[in-house]
Amino acid sequence: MSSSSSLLLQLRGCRLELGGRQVLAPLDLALRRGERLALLGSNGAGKTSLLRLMHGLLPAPGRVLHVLPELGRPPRQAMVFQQPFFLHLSVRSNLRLALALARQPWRLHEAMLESALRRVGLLDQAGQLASHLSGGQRQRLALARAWALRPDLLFMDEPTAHLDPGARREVERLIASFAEEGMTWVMSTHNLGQAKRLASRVLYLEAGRVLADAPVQAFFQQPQGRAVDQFLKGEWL
Ligand SMILES: Nc1ncnc2c1ncn2[C@@H]1O[C@H](COP(=O)(O)OP(=O)(O)OP(=O)(O)O)[C@@H](O)[C@H]1O
Repeated sequence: MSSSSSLLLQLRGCRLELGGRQVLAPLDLALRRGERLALLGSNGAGKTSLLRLMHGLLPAPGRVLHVLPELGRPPRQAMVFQQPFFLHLSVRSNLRLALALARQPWRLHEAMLESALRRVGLLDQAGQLASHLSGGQRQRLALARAWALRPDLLFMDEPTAHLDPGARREVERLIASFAEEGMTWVMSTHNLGQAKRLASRVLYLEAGRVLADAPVQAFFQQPQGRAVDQFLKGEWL
């Protein structure tokens, strides 16, 4: 098997119950290196829960992170949340804190945060309060915070929700360029165009069940069953 198809993460019969009710029905999923997986589904379908479970933030017996043969270690992971949290500190201090929490050697912090800010086009804002950034800049800072740790596997929960078209395009460009660098990602989105533009594979959830899991072209061009077809036509009730 080539390194581009190395297995990174597997869910084997993973299910999730929260507050006494089933949020995710038992599911099997294999994620390979280089995949760009979009999670689609209506509100409450379970996309965020699945992302959190895949990232290891929710208990999931059956979740297996594979050692990458070429690296000799499991993939490094990071997650970008829909509404990223920053302290009332400068952009630079927020990043430095993230590096410290991730136990990065302090002598590398300055170089790491500078390259991360440059990577997302925020170097000029390094001294600004994070709370003074625009929505698009905050999302780019969240991506910088993740990218600084050089994750092999990045989880993103609706990273462009609430952004205007210009800011969305900038964030999309970054996400596309991360993939070109070899990063594997999983992203939830309500934006079908975004899934078409960025993803290589689409997984459709409804009420905690996977109803479709297909390469992006097949997902949008071939029938995927009545529920998915209705969702794609905007007729889902
Ligand atoms: N901590 C919790 N306790 C109980 N139920 C929860 C909890 N977190 C999520 N849920 C429920 O799990 C279901 C899936 O929620 P989830 O946020 O994963 O959906 P989603 O597809 O990401 O929705 P959206 O598109 O609105 O973000 C919902 O019915 C939600 O109410």
